[in-house]
Amino acid sequence: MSDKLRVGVIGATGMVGQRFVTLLDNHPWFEVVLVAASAHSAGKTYEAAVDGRWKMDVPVPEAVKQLVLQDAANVDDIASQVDFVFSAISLDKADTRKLEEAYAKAETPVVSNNSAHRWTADVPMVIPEINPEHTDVIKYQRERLGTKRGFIAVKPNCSIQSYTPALSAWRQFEPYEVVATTYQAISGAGKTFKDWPEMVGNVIPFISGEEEKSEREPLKIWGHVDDEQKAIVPTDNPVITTQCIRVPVLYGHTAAAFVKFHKNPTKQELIDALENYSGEPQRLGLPSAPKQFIQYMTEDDRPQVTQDVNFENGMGVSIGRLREDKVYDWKFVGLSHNTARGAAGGAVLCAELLKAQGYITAK
Ligand SMILES: NC(=O)C1=CN([C@@H]2O[C@H](COP(=O)(O)OP(=O)(O)OC[C@H]3O[C@@H](n4cnc5c(N)ncnc54)[C@H](OP(=O)(O)O)[C@@H]3O)[C@@H](O)[C@H]2O)C=CC1
Ligand SMILES: N[C@@H](CC(=O)OP(=O)(O)O)C(=O)O
Repeated sequence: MSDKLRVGVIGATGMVGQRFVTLLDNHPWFEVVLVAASAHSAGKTYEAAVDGRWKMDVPVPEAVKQLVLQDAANVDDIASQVDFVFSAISLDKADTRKLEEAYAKAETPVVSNNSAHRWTADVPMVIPEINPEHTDVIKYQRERLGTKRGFIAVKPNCSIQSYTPALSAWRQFEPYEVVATTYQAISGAGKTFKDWPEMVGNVIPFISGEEEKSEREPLKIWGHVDDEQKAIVPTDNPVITTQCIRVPVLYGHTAAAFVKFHKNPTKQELIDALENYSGEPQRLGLPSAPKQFIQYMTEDDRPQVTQDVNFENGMGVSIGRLREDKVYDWKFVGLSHNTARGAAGGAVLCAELLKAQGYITAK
């Protein structure tokens, strides 16, 4: 029998769910033993349910083809078959919060892509290289939920991952004001060009709720666990303002950002800070960790989506065009893979961290 942890993927048929089952194929620590989605898909084999809507560029993994989809609402039944679940469901926020909490209360840890619990004060929102210590708050969440092993952890929004890693590497220089415009791929909306032909040759200057998330979520990531409040308290700086724009790209969110710093870093200091930035995933050698979290590209026309989005299997972030600015101190361009680092890959890395820290174990 395999000694891997038994994993359920909830929302397995969607864009992010498909990325999960693909990334978890032959994972050294985790094995997908169960897939679940809406009642509408329940009872079909995974292969049949994704027929005609498989969006990955590799085939459906053999190991999941014949798994029969469960109805995600059957929480106790599913919880009895797995050690933890990844959540990639698309439901309204209140229902998502309820469902994810039901799994946690059924003593089944949930690592979620969904934004529903990102602002629950005792739920850690983790980019493993940046704030691995936020998982300390899980003890308070378990106290509130009355669980021994169940809890919820989330990964943040995909677009922030094109500029937040650089700003994290530069925290020592005290950035205090940031302007970022993001150019976001259509897969962020769960779509391909086949599903969304209106996006061919088009730009849409609105993504519902995205600017609020892009401005707020980094502040929770840079916050701290407060033992009196039993919660994560966000920081209030730097102030971030954003515009989020949908562009005709399949995978890869790009950001053009401007930053003011209290300290006056040189260009070389900023580049060194990017290239030397690494964290727990690299120290622990987690299976999905990129060796180089952030690469700095010196060519004037990089990073480019078609050439750079898959840097470190889509788990690394590419930064370029760092230069002084007339109004702000420095400006730069960042690129990250929105469904790898920005969604399923980020959640898998988070689960690896949680296992290494002892929060996710075999039942
Ligand atoms: N796409 C991306 O890049 C990113 C997405 N996210 C978030 O991840 C989540 C999934 O996104 P995405 O994969 O794009 O969405 P999709 O619309 O492609 O997939 C949604 C999934 O949710 C399932 N689902 C729908 N209704 C229910 C229900 N009532 N009960 C159980 N399961 C249900 C669907 O199952 P069925 O097939 O049966 O309908 C499907 O598996 C969303 O919360 C999204 O905001 C986060 C970061 C990035
Ligand atoms: N809204 C993002 C994807 C997404 O689902 O974000 P979130 O995880 O914050 O809901 C996009 O369309 O590119």
